[in-house]
Amino acid sequence: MNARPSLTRYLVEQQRVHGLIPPELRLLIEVVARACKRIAISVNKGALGEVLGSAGSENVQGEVQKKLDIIANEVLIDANEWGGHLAAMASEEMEGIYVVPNRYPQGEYLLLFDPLDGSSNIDVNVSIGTIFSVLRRRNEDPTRVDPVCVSDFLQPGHQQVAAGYCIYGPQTVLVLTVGNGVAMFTLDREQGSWILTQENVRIPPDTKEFAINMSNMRHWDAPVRRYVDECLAGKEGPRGKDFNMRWIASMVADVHRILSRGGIFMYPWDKREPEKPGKLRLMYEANPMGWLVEQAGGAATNGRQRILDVVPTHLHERVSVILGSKNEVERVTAYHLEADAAR
Ligand SMILES: O=P(O)(O)OC[C@H]1O[C@](O)(COP(=O)(O)O)[C@@H](O)[C@@H]1O
Ligand SMILES: [Mg+2]
Ligand SMILES: [Mg+2]
Repeated sequence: MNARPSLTRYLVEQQRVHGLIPPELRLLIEVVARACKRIAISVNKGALGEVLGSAGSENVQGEVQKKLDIIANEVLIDANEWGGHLAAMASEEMEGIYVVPNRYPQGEYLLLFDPLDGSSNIDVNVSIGTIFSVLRRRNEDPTRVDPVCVSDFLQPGHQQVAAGYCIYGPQTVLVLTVGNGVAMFTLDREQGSWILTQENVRIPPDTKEFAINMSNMRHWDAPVRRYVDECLAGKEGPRGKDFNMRWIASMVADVHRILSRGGIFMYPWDKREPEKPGKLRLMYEANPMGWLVEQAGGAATNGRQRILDVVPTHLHERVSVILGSKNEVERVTAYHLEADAAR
């Protein structure tokens, strides 16, 4: 018998012992975890399952969809639509929201996901993932009967009730928060279950490792350049220490490294498309990752403001992202605020 608790037991404890989650939310998380297991099976099959390559279509963001983007999206919808816990879902891969059809029981939760994060890494066998976030439909008026709509989703990240990701890497690991720290569960393929392998995940406040796509350097704003220049100057520079750099191009994998050993991750606003606040999506990527990082003792800002306090105005809103080891994130944020003050 495995002495470590399973995801189910962990969730039951969060529900019964800590009173942190209602039973409906526990069951909803279990369904998402089951869907991730199915996605992991497709990912692992690779060329054998004919799941690699482009699907020949584009999503609402104008990005070419990979077959696995579509498969993962369908798996998440199929698994969740009849569970009875959800009112609607929203996905990076769908233009509008997916309201649970009324032939199925309705619930009060809203599920948001990036079904397949790191799509450019699918065909080269590098770690990819699924990111998810759960909100509750605000319903102050118990007599309200109007159908769920996009505005129900437009809540700031601090109102999330659960968030996590699953990384499909050398190990398949589900990382979760329900507001009581961060826990990691490794998929035991022989048993078919998620086993708790790390609890109370903590990100060290200082780091010597930064992650940013350096090819965009010429497009960055001055505060980001200043921070990275100082890192690159190493021992001889103002930071007085050498830094290391990593960029996997799967946010899931970069964040997983930061939760495992610290670091800072940046996908900042840049001059290529100045009207866009950033590349990453607020509600499918930045909010769930931001909450996980904060729950592990780190910080997450858009350079000026805590990400979890950004109030979305539309479903596919983008945001500049700086997250990870607290002291480094605070430094980059301070550089932005100093530059603003000097303007
Ligand atoms: O290729 P770039 O510009 O470095 O962007 C990499 C970033 O884009 C993303 O892949 C976006 O995610 P999707 O694959 O879900 O579109 C992030 O995971 C990653 O951090
Ligand atoms: Mg993504
Ligand atoms: Mg994606």
